[in-house]
Amino acid sequence: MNTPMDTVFIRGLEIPTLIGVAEWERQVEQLVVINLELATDITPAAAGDDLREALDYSVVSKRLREFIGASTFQLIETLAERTAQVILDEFPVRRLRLELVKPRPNSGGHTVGIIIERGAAAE
Ligand SMILES: Nc1nc2c(c(=O)[nH]1)N=C([C@H](O)[C@@H](O)CO)CN2
Repeated sequence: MNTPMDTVFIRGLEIPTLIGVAEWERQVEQLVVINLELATDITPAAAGDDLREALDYSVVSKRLREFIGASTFQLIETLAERTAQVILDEFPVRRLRLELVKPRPNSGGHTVGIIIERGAAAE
């Protein structure tokens, strides 16, 4: 039987970071919001009811805060791509879908963002 492809997700993770092209954006941090779906096999964790066997969303969130919080990219494309690579390199994740939202509170309320999918193709 194929290994199951399950999903651990993180939604609405707000992280302050330096992001943007405009001069003012190089001076002040803005919040970005991360929504992340991580394809993994949850059956070992479920079988033993054991966090050590799980893809720990707290550890992933902490790593996201660390990486994104310290980043200074201009484009949300670059930030999304590099963030996806960190997750795939450091965690047992086969595939991910990353949504990165830049709320832009002074723009009349509309948000902008990017969605990428990276990793092994779905079976
Ligand atoms: N596709 C993108 N378009 C734009 C980006 C971006 O990162 N990706 N960034 C900007 C500016 O930073 C804008 O938010 C403020 O001038 C514009 N378009």
